[in-house]
Amino acid sequence: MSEITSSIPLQINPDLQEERDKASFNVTELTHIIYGGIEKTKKRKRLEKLLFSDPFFQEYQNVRAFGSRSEYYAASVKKSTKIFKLRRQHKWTDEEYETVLDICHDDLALTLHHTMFIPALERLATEDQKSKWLTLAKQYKIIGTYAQTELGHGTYLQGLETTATYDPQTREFVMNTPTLSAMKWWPGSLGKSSNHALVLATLIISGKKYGMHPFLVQLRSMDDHKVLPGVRVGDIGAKMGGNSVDNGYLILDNVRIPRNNMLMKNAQVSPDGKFVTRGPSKANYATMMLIRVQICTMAYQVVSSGATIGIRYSAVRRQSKLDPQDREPKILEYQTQQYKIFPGLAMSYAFLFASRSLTRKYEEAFAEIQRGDFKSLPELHCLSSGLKSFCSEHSVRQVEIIRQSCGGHGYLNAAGLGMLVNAAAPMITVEGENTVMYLQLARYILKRFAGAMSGQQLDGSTSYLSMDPATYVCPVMSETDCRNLTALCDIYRYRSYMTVCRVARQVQHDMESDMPQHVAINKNLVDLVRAAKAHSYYIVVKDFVEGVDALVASAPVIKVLRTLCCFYAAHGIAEYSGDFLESEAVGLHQLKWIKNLQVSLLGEIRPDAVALVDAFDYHDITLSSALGCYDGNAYERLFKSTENDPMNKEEVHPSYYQYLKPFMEEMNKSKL
Ligand SMILES: CCCCCCCCCC/C=C\CCCCCCCC(=O)SCCNC(=O)CCNC(=O)[C@H](O)C(C)(C)COP(=O)(O)OP(=O)(O)OC[C@H]1O[C@@H](n2cnc3c(N)ncnc32)[C@H](O)[C@@H]1OP(=O)(O)O
Ligand SMILES: Cc1cc2nc3c(=O)[nH]c(=O)nc-3n(C[C@H](O)[C@H](O)[C@H](O)COP(=O)(O)OP(=O)(O)OC[C@H]3O[C@@H](n4cnc5c(N)ncnc54)[C@H](O)[C@@H]3O)c2cc1C
Repeated sequence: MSEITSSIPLQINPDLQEERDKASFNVTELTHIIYGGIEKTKKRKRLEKLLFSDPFFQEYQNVRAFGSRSEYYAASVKKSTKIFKLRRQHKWTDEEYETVLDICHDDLALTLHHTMFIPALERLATEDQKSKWLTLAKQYKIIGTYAQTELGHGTYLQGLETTATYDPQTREFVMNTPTLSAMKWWPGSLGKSSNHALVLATLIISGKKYGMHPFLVQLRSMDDHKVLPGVRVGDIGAKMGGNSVDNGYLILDNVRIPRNNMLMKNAQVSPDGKFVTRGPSKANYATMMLIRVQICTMAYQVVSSGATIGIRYSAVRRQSKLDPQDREPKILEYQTQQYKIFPGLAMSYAFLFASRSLTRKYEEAFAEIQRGDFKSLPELHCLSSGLKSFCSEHSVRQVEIIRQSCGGHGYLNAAGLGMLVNAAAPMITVEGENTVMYLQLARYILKRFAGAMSGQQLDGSTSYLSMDPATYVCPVMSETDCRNLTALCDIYRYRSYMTVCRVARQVQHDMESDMPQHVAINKNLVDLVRAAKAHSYYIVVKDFVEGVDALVASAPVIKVLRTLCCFYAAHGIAEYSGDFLESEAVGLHQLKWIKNLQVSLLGEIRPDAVALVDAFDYHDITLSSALGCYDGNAYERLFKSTENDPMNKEEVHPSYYQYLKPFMEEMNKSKL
């Protein structure tokens, strides 16, 4: 009788325990740093316990893995409503609620209600409008979404075709979708969940267009959720990932809404049809900026959960031989495996510090904006556009590398990595497609560079553009200098300066050769994106270095973070060595030293790798991975996961009777 069972051992896999025993630092201390202090860690743990003591959350994993699209959506609606009810029951603060959403991560069907609808009302509505709709939205008496993108246009907001025409007779706006390409297409939670939508439409008064403005439109009856007259709405179909969310389409046919349903914080239409604006023309773009900032934090969560799965699995998976006399090693021993996974580990900490710094800047600027001071808006728009693109691009790419590093098992849904990659992939597209957002940053950098050239003193993230490049000497003079974080940061800064300088001069040269500006820009788009990427890389390295320098922590924690920071910076230089050489930020000698350092740091990180991912402290249900579970019993959990597979429900699958049996009978009867 076989002894193979699918029960999960109670003890931690000894291979993983061995890793934990040899950590050089206190994991709990680092966890507190990551979550912002001991109280916050405790609170998060309490919330996790409360949520996950409900068996629904375990069952939900099965529906997610094996349910149909419709079942998954339904379970996710249930999950959303459960969380909403718990919020009310326990009177969670906004911060506690955000923590719960982090714990439950990406796949709430009603996600847009809290990620965009409520923040948009907060940013775009007047106080009066807030007291009505924000209150209703926060109490879930209305469920809404943010409907901006259309079938024909997502990026180019000036191209949006949905119209809101003011009718002064009735004091209403008439909402219309004039063409096929004008239909709203993509908004999350629109297809089936929302009864209201914040529709971004071109305002028209007396035949004149006044740009894009937000209008609150009721879509479904509050009694029976039936679609209201003049509204056509539905789901846009299955996607690569995120299938619990009903991204939808919306067609409006002469739908009339009261004048007061235009959110009028930034611009007003008076009853007699007069248009007045307040603040800069891009004030209505405020919600997008918030989400761009949040995407940087999501990118941290994505890459850190990927690294957790990859490293824990690599510490329990044994394969092949290193020492012919010894047993098969953990795959984590292979330098190539470390080379695949440790960049994701270092990136996690880099993005933690970068997203923290960006969030702080956003909060400061938002407070200023609330007071009517918009001076930090351009800098923040460009910083958030660049970092949103950089963090999403790098995290998604890195998690896919980690998935590959887990061999065959990484390809199973039960590994959690494929789902993570597919769920995270849209970060590259949403809230501004990455290339387009990099170009927003590039445009800003070019202007600032031109300012510096004409003697302006720059401040903020681009202040280094006023440096004198003639004074640059590569600060790495010896192999030991390579470990100097400030020196590494200077190298990034100079690479960025030179990349910006080169493209700025090229654009200027092209324009001076009588090329129209738009032709000159398009001819240099690739280099403009390169410049934006170089600048973003510099900012991330700088935030990491400054973040570690400012930490108040024990010596072992600081030491391990400095090692990671050094590896992150050295790895980037080695990976993009062509750019660093071309810009003469490093010479061949320095590059060789930095590459040596990059590889030797793999060995230094190795003993702490498991502890460094343990510090992220992800709950097993949040990670949703048989390979990355805290106890390291990956094989048992993989086998256990097959129990829930509907394919294994019957010993003989119905398709046998329907197709295979008759086919076999036919084959057996055949004379050929
Ligand atoms: C264990 C844990 C596991 C965790 C797993 C987590 C998994 C997470 C997965 C998450 C996946 C997905 C996330 C889900 C959330 C989805 C929400 C998505 C919602 C949306 O996508 S909403 C739609 C967003 N749409 C956009 O972003 C459109 C992008 N386009 C634009 O923003 C603009 O069109 C533009 C490209 C910026 C151009 O604007 P415009 O045409 O108006 O340009 P102009 O040339 O007239 O003006 C440019 C001028 O304006 C300045 N400017 C532009 N934008 C702003 C701004 N926001 N603020 C301030 N200033 C702005 C610009 O700088 C120019 O200034 P200048 O003239 O140069 O001085
Ligand atoms: C999962 C998901 C959820 C979403 N949720 C919402 C939502 O809730 N609400 C909402 O309103 N929208 C939502 N969207 C839409 C999303 O915001 C848009 O898809 C996004 O802004 C990109 O726009 P696009 O699709 O028009 O891309 P396009 O602009 O068509 O991009 C296609 C290509 O064209 C290039 N390109 C376009 N313009 C330029 C340019 N000026 N310069 C150089 N290259 C250019 C891009 O780089 C890209 O390579 C969602 C999308 C997804 C995938």
